[in-house]
Amino acid sequence: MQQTTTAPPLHNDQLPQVHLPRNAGMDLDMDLVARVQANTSAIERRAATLPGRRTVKKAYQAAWLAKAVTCIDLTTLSGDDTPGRVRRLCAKARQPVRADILDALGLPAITTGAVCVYHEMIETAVEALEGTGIPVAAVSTGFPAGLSPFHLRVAEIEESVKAGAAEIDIVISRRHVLTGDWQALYDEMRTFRAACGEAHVKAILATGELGTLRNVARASLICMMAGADFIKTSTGKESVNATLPVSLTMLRAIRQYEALTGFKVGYKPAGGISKAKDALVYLSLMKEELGNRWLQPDLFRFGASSLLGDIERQLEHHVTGAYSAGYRHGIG
Ligand SMILES: O=C[C@H](O)COP(=O)(O)O
Repeated sequence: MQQTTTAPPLHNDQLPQVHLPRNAGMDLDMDLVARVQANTSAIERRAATLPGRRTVKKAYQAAWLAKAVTCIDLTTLSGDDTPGRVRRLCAKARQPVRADILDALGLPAITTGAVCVYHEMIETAVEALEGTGIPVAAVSTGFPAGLSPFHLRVAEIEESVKAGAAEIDIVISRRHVLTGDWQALYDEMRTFRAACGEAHVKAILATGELGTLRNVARASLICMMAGADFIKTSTGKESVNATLPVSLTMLRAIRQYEALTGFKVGYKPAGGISKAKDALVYLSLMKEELGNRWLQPDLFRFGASSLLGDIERQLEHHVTGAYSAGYRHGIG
């Protein structure tokens, strides 16, 4: 893989743009599904060496970290979410990094890619983000298990779109994958896609519950065929969430789908991504596997509730040369 010694500059025109043509989807091609392979050992070997092959050089890390911030779906998905917490989260989304730190680093003002909440918090988030262009994403379809009655899962999508969500993160029925019922998975995703209307749809595969990388590859392909605009690893609630082997598998499915159809489908690793250095590894992976186009927030997002805090601390460190007292003591 080609080594890069310069990081792309962060321009204002690289800030969130979510109004791409939607993935139109295609008919379910069972021959294609049958041909899906996942060479587990090769994928795992490559994933194991990725952190060591980061293309990011120290001098450019701040720009890459700011880039990562623009790709975060800043998330709160807790049973004790309140309008107050969501408003505070939206304030962070509007100004995720202190202006003086960005100034010192010569970086432009940035926002996060989106804010991601449960249905009940959509209206609060839409109001708090008014005029910013930051979209509200809602998790849906009986998130996280996706086991509520099908008509209610479809109705939930419609309600969330009506409430103002511009992006809908649906969860697939894992049992369709585990029983090899690819037609059922395709039909489910097709119905969810239709219910989203103009809203973008991210298909959460819950890869930690799919058993094998081949299942991950097949489920990725089928969700894209059925019109998913993004494929997303996890809800953040499974016992295993985003991993590098799963990411490689999904990214190669995205590459294959683009080669087949010309449609660029986005990728969202989610769950347990909380360190700045992990964000850099993911950005490197996107650049290496899919190219610079997939470093933009309309094609790449981190689903993360605590990643921003660590990136802020790292950026502060780049400017001041020191971590805050809270960070040094593990409480920042
Ligand atoms: O989709 C986003 C995930 O639920 C966030 O997971 P996290 O809280 O582990 O960052």
